[in-house]
Amino acid sequence: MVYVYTIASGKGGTGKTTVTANLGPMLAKYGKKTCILDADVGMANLGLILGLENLPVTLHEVLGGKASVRDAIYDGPLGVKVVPSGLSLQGFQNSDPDRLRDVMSELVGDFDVMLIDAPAGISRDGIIPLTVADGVVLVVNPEISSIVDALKTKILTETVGGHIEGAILNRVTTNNDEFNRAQMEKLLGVRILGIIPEDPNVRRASAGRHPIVVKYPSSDASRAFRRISAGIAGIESQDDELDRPAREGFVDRLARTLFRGKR
Ligand SMILES: Nc1ncnc2c1ncn2[C@@H]1O[C@H](COP(=O)(O)OP(=O)(O)OP(=O)(O)O)[C@@H](O)[C@H]1O
Repeated sequence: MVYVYTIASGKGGTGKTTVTANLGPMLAKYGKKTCILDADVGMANLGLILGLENLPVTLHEVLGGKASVRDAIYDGPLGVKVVPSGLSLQGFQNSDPDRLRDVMSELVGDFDVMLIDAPAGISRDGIIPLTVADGVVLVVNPEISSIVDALKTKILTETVGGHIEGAILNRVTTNNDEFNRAQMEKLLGVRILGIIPEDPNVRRASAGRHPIVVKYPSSDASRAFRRISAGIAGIESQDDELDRPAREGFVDRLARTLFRGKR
């Protein structure tokens, strides 16, 4: 039985594509039949960072009713299957986001896990991926705007009948020592599935059209991606936790401001 995760955030640029492009290959390596799908049809770059370019058929043609999704599935790293979106504005304009439901029902029998890279924001093409998922994973950066947007996305997901699986904290630096897992769980009201450090190798790997777990497997971010993937795959991780020390401060103050009188 397939389990569909939608990787979402609210705010743009938090690392949804990076998370999708790294968890997907690792889940495949850990024995799960995995497909990753770029539903960010307006600003697609999943294919780009996986080295899949100039493709004859993409999700654009599928959502435009011109092709079957089976013709838009490509081989990615470590055995993951990839359904990229195209880069053209025309293709985006011709895409009907409602067709995503049909795409999903066509693929459910073929995979154990599907990861959908969702667009930022609350447009129609952003909301549908929240409704087709079994679980939505929020990708959050340790900064106020990202946390607030993640909370909005959580509320939106629940409003449309979706389920929040948890959150991944991305781009955590040693300067974020005012933040820790327990405080973030309390603030967001969701389980933290993992913490990924700020790591310059992420960008370096993407520039070379590879996920970091393939290009720099011993980097800190790769260890974090393996831990999270192992958790999802239900296997024991060989990688250490990259958590940060607990300290009272900014997150508690923010929680008080956001939930004044409600907690
Ligand atoms: N852990 C990290 N360390 C360093 N850089 C990172 C990390 N995660 C993501 N980045 C960089 O941040 C930028 C945005 O990441 P990404 O494209 O994955 O975000 P996104 O949420 O998918 O963006 P969009 O909303 O535009 O689709 C990229 O340049 C990526 O290389």
